[in-house]
Amino acid sequence: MPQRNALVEFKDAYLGYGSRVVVKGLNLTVGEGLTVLLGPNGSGKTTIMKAIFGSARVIKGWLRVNGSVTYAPAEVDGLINLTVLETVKTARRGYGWVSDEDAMDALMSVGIVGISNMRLSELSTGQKRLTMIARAIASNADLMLIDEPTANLDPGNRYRMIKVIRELANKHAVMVATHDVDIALTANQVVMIRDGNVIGVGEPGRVLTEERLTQLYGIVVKLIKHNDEVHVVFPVS
Ligand SMILES: Nc1ncnc2c1ncn2[C@@H]1O[C@H](COP(=O)(O)OP(=O)(O)OP(=O)(O)O)[C@@H](O)[C@H]1O
Repeated sequence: MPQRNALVEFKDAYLGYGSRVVVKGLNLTVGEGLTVLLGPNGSGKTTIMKAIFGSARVIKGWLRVNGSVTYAPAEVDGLINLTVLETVKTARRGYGWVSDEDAMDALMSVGIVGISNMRLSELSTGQKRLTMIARAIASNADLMLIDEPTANLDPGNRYRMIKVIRELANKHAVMVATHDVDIALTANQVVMIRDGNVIGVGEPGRVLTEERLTQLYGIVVKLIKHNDEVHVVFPVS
């Protein structure tokens, strides 16, 4: 039975490329708030997002997408000669394009107004990532798919990015693929995926256990509580 307000529903979906199955038997409903895909390299996180915006195949089962979708990729390639402002303005906003004002607001929300006239080719990896997230914000889409938002960010920008994502998720549906367990701890829904199979889905307090994280990454993972906040540690010895 389809859920009300569901933006995305996968039902027993097998996802992949050509005839190659990458994600197997996925059952997932994405609504408002923050959904985090957590899993090792190559586990199928990006493939789930690509299926939603139509660049990976639903080989079996079904997928329903209800609303506008934007995608902030982990890597930028084709846009490299544009300035930051021009890049943000390549986003669609509803049936139109993004205005200068919307673009500047989006740049402000991720703290990069100061580099709006620089070309992407002149930016650091972290600055490029912030630009692509500003582009997603400017689109004001119903569902924002964001791939690895905190990779390559310094601790200050990483902290600000987690706050930006949390704030976005108060107004939109946001799906994030990440290796950053701290983002998963702030999610409304976490999907733990290993080798294309979901091994846990639900609220972080319920699914993010030391046992499951250890199973997910194949190393010992500990959760510690400090001032009522849970933190993840990967003990070296
Ligand atoms: N265009 C493609 N054609 C064929 N196989 C692909 C394609 N893109 C990705 N794959 C394969 O799908 C599998 C899952 O890749 P995916 O990018 O979804 O993983 P991920 O969980 O996002 O990984 P990471 O954390 O490293 O970004 C990998 O084995 C990869 O080789």
